[in-house]
Amino acid sequence: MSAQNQTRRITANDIRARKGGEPIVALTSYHAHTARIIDPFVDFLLVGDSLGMVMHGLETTLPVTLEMMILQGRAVMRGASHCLVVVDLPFGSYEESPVKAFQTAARVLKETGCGAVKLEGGARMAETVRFLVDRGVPVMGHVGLTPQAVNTIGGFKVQGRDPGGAESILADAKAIEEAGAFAVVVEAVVEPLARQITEAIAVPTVGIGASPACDGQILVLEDMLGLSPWAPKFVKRFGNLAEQIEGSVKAYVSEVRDRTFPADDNVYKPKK
Ligand SMILES: Nc1nc(=O)c2c([nH]1)NC[C@@H]1CN(c3ccc(C(=O)N[C@@H](CCC(=O)O)C(=O)O)cc3)CN21
Ligand SMILES: CC(C)C(=O)C(=O)O
Ligand SMILES: [Mg+2]
Repeated sequence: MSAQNQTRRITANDIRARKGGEPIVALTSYHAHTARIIDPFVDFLLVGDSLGMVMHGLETTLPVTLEMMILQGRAVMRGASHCLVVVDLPFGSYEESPVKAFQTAARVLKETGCGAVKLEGGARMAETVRFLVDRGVPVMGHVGLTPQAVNTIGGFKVQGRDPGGAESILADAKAIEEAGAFAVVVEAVVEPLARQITEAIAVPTVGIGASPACDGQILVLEDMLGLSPWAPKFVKRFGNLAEQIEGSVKAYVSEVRDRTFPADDNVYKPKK
């Protein structure tokens, strides 16, 4: 990190300045070694609360704790030296008041060393976003499908299909931008709404299932690698890691069973 020849890490302000330019590219990351592999190629890494579903097999993100987020945030920071690292504030750790949100965000910044936090919600969270930004916490917003509200939404459903819904999501994005967010994740909304939001706000929109009209894109790493057993409809699988893992495991099992592994190269020999 301190080596002179290393370029400085991307900041929240750098991301903000990318509005309307070359698309911002982001992936989720929960893990040091995969963070190290993807860090040189993307602009930011999100330690998403989706880790509850991806790493722990939970059905929603609601049970995810602040301790889980901090532990994986620290792991990702050890692997990443180039990207901005953004950590999701988990359900129940910030909604009740701006003060509570600041206490949570301060722990995340202190204990992980990450450069920004993300929280879900629009107009109702604007006061909190302002409170955090005024106190030195860069905040990424998240509107549209907000998975922490799965129980009030009634499922992981596309948002903004009806005009009333679209209008309120647009108002949410504007409120978060005006409150000082440096970027806004727009999740699972119809293309015209994603375009409208992107044109209406002065900070970048980062889409997930929200069309190419956004200023950038993010996906869950394990989904795009083809490791997740299921993925939302908007995911494109750029790899098939599940098949590769299965192939490697079958080869290992077969070599252990026929005693071709461990071979000479894999065995300690006594000193001559
Ligand atoms: N692995 C993973 N990938 C994600 O993208 C992701 C998570 N987990 N967990 C948190 C949220 C939840 N997300 C989701 C989850 C499911 C759908 C989904 O299955 N949607 C249906 C449409 C359902 C409907 O409209 O009724 C789809 O077919 O895409 C969408 C987003 C996105 N996030
Ligand atoms: C899908 C992204 C935007 C997220 O919030 C997460 O991974 O938790
Ligand atoms: Mg999340």
